Amino acid sequence: MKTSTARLAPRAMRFLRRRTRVLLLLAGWSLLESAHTFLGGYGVAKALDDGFLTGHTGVGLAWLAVTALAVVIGGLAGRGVFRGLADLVEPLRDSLVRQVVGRSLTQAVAKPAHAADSAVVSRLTNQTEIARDSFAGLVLVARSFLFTAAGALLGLLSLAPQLLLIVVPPLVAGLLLFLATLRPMAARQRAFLEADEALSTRFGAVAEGLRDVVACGAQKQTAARAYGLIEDEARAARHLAGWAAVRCLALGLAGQLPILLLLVTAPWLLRQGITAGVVLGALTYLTQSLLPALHTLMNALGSAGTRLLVVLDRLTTDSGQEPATTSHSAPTTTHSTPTTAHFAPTTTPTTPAPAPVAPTPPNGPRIELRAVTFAYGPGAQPVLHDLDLTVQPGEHLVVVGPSGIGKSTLTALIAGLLTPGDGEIRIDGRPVRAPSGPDPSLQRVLIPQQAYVFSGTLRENLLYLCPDGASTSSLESSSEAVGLGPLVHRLGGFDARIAPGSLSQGERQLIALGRAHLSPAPLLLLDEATCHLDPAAELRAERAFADRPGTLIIVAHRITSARRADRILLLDGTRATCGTHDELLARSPLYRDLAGSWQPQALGRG
Ligand SMILES: Nc1ncnc2c1ncn2[C@@H]1O[C@H](COP(=O)(O)OP(=O)(O)OP(=O)(O)O)[C@@H](O)[C@H]1O
Repeated sequence: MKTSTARLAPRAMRFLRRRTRVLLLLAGWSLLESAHTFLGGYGVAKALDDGFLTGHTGVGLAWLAVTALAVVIGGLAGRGVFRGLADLVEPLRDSLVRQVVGRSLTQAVAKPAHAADSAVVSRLTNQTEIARDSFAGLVLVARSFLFTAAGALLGLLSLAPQLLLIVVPPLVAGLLLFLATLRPMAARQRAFLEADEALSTRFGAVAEGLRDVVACGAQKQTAARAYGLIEDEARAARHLAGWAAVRCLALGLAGQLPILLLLVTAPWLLRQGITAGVVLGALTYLTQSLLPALHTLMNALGSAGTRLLVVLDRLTTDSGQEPATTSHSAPTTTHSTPTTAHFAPTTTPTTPAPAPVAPTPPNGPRIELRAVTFAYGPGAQPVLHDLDLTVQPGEHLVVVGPSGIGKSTLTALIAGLLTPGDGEIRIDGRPVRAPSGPDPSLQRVLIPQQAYVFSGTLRENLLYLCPDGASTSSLESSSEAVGLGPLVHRLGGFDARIAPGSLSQGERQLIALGRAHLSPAPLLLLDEATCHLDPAAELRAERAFADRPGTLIIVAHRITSARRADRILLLDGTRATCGTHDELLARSPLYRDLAGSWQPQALGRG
């Protein structure tokens, strides 16, 4: 906070110095506006002393009319204030927009791989608007406080100088206390924003990877880490609340103690020859002008001021370099239990493991489905009905069927994302969702059609499912095998940071395929995971998976996938048929239909 304040202060001074004329105009209007503050207490005192208390009701009413007129003039002056404010605030917004656009263009030219920084949109819209609004609010409030305080103190002085003795000491003490809270409060506010950002980053990553989290049985670890971040945010909020309480104390000291003192010392003041009208006038200054102005100032400086500082810090920090406030979200966390590391995109080990841990699963598990029935709701038609299926260890099974027949449902059941209504699914003899079974993340990986890639380095993305990490040579060979090499090169190597929004669907699928290929899980489920690749790229990726030891279940996107499989499972409503490509062609009219409609896309036999 210290650094950003120190960095921003000279820029702010330069900005204001270049606008002296606007500032003077603003001060002029404010002075006129503050006349009503002065007349507010003075008019009331005069109305009482020279009018109502001496029986001159007309004089009293005339003074009140003067006070009311001052309010109207103050209102008109307010129009001038707002015009001056626009001349001050709009150039700030323009200058921020220019800076953000200039920097992101420079960055786009210098580092094409990082060109699509989606945060730029937020900086150009939301954040510049927050900066503009907060700045406008601060100028309004600070100006209003200064001129109100000046008007009220001048009024008190002209009513009776002794009044200043009662009002000024607590006012100054309260303001000093308030100023002393600003820096720690800003630091707490920043800590709170950071904790909040860390939590939303985490939730974003979890939401994107929810399917894998459940498939890997990592709910507990994921929840535990989220609870940790929630606790951090709650702690930051408690600290912030502590400082807010100190700020209340400052407000009480500066704004409310003078009122109390005035009331307590009223008998003494009256004995000094001060009239009741003057006491009432002083009370009017304190309750109608000073206290509200203080209240607004403290609230605005405490919230809008900190917000402005934080947003300006982000807007004026190079977008290529993470602002200090978000550095915590970099993937630097380490874990004592390696088995949990791969569940979180932000925590995958970034340094290569000393020894290559190439995916060398055994032959793969045996999958058995016995009389499996599944429906999406109690009254819904079952998607799968009484399905029996055995997939042998190391077998390469392709699932085909018309759209909406239940292929994804089947993979989700095998992955343990869904539970059958009837029947059971066993992997190597164990129920899929056995609570005390081996770590599911080490057993199976499901790659869905919508591949997810998170903000981080390519290495972190690829190692997401490798609890023990992997060497660079393993990364290279898996990337080469699935056809990811050119993309790795284009992005600038495994340690290049990637912005998911800048990748095409096919590129994301390639990264997800590389991640699955590197994983040590002996069972892979690819649910149309190559649908955004062209036939040649799909062929290459499928060959890589066919060469990888383990059991492989692929929901086919093209007929070529089916032709390459050991065996094909054809889902047809509530029936299911298994066989080789030629057997199904001979036996199943539906398969012939499917093969016919797929044929134009096929490249021929893999
Ligand atoms: N979450 C869900 N809630 C209710 N019904 C669902 C849900 N998910 C899928 N379905 C329905 O279940 C049936 C099977 O869907 P599924 O996605 O498994 O089919 P699919 O063969 O994979 O389809 P596609 O080839 O189009 O991806 C469809 O009728 C689908 O509308």
